[in-house]
Amino acid sequence: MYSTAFLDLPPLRQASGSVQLPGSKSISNRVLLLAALSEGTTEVHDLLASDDTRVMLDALRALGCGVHEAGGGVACITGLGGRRPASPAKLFLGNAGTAMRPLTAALALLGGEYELSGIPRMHERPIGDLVDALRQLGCRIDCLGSEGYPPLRIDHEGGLPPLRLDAPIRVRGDVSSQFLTALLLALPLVAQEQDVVIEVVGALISRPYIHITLELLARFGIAVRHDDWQRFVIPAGSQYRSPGQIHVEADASSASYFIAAGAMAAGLDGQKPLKILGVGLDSIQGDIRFVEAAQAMGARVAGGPGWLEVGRGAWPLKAIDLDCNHIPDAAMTLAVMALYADGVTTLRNIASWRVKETDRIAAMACELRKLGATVEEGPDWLSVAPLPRAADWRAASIHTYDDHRVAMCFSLAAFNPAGLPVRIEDPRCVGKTFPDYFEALFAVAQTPPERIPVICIDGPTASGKGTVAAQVAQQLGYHFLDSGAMYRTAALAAMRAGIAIEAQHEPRLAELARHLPVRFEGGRIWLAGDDITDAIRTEEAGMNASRVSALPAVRQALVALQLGFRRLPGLVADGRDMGTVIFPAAPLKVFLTASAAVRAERRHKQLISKGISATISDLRADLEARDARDASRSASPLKAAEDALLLDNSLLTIDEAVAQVVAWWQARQPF
Ligand SMILES: Nc1ncnc2c1ncn2[C@@H]1O[C@H](COP(=O)(O)OP(=O)(O)O)[C@@H](O)[C@H]1O
Ligand SMILES: Nc1ccn([C@@H]2O[C@H](COP(=O)(O)OP(=O)(O)O)[C@@H](O)[C@H]2O)c(=O)n1
Repeated sequence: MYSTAFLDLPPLRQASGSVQLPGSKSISNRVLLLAALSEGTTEVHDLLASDDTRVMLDALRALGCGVHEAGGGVACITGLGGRRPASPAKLFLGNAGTAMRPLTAALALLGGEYELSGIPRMHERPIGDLVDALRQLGCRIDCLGSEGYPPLRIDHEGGLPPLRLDAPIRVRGDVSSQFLTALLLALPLVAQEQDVVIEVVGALISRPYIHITLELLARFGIAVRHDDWQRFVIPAGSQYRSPGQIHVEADASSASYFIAAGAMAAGLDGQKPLKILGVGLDSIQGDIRFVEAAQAMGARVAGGPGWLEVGRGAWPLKAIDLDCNHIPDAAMTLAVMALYADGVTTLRNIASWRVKETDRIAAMACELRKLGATVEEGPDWLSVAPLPRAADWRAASIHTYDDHRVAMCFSLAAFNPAGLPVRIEDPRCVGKTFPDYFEALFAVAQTPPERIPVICIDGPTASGKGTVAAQVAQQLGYHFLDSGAMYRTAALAAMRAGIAIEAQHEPRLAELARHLPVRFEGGRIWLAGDDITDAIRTEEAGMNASRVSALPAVRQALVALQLGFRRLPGLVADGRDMGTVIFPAAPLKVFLTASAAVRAERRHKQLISKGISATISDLRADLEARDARDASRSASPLKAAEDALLLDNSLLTIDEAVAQVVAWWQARQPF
């Protein structure tokens, strides 16, 4: 997951390969609650690991359920099975509507004393209709802030009050179907002696989500009947029965971004279409019908159980005018696809967007306009005019409103024909449903290497290149290439193979370097099966690296390995010749220096802190010798590229040096 302040997506051109989607949030949290209400242990597979499931798991733990996270997306939940939950309890539910609503209903029907709260946005999301329905039954629930909004307090300290179950429970269905879902999930708790009937007031929106709820209730032994989605009957004698094991389907809404990417950029130039795994045409989720909308816009889609394949069909995409009531979440993706269409696209019946993580109609309109689009909005509709010519597009910094779907659907603007990057602010918000969304996108999206930004930081030894480069990479979410580590590794491999580092052995050393079995993984460096991270950091290894790096054939042998680090979304490369030889067209080159005295002192501190003894005068002599060799060698000598910016950081702190490089980078961005 990217936890950077923003993530710049370079312009993307194609999509291919396959992507495995994470489990559905709606299904994950429903399954967790049902397992928590059942007797016995339920093994939940393919559970989504996200902010919303995290708060649900924490809440279940606090309520006294057994929660064992076995790793690999498996959680074992031992349910209450008729026991009273731990009380009193305070539950923090973040911004997870799928936890707040059903837990409110279940706890109101179980007795005890609870406070349920969330982040500030959760306290702006209405829950009054559910609270009213529960109050009708006789439950005592207070809104602690504004009436009709969380935080809530359930006050059944003295036990559950007598419930009025004879009359049908009436709940509005036209604001959010989550209220009805909450009641359907919880009311079997009290459907013992008699049937419990729920009547929906007003037209039911997001019916597909109710379909998921009913399917999952059936998996847990509760057979709800309904008359045309307006009247639901939970039969007397209902009892939650754990299915033992249950698999969570991948999120069909998450599939929409890849279906869109496929429709826009897959199957081109004879390439195969984009394959999407984890959800297929047999899905129980309503958002799978996004496939039909994408097809209407021109996508070529094939699929089967648990898989889809998508490629570009019509291009430009075809504009549509669609009632989106059946695909409320995935429909946001259509709003961005509309930028690539042949006319104005109108999305209707999307009033529920206004009460989601943010006011999504307003948010989408505002951010689409930043890209250059002409957008109109109404209380429950949005219409988007396309950007047919490259010149119509603008580079934009997309505000994401702590809304995962805004972040994910705007990533699709990176396929723009103008070759403009797109900045996604607060990319971490995708953690709600798809923590590794951007990683998944980068694994299937392609772009010519020259479009992937590289920041080069070259300079003499101990100037702080590695330290600064690694931190710049971290701030921008970019990959990091420590090219010196490659020379150090090549030198170590030579020593281990018994090859002296001398010009006469140049062909053998180059051969060794060309096939170096080196892996960079999670901050560690492996040579074949050996962790050499520390072994290559000694001063001796540095000297040997300097010697082996003077051999032109060795340098040549390591070029391909270094170029391979230029991957989406970008790279920060540190070394001696990053800007002069390896990435000569890099958009930012920095030559980082510090005086020899300062560098010797820094290296001394660094070695002492690692428990390696050294004297400053020896170190200074060594580094000056290394500087001299690096600067005077014929192959790629150490020198600043002509277009490099010079940064002498003798008097700067690390943070100041990093801030300067990031500021230079930002100044060159179009946002
Ligand atoms: N601006 C700075 N001020 C103080 N110390 C620094 C600064 N930059 C780097 N250092 C320290 O100097 C040491 C050498 O830095 P390093 O990144 O290993 O250099 P290089 O990669 O150029 O050889 C590290 O211990 C680092 O923490
Ligand atoms: N791009 C690069 C990186 C390192 N090198 C060589 O590899 C040696 C070790 O690199 P490094 O960056 O790990 O070394 P330090 O700067 O940490 O001493 C340097 O002394 C250089 O001679 C190079 O020639 N070209």
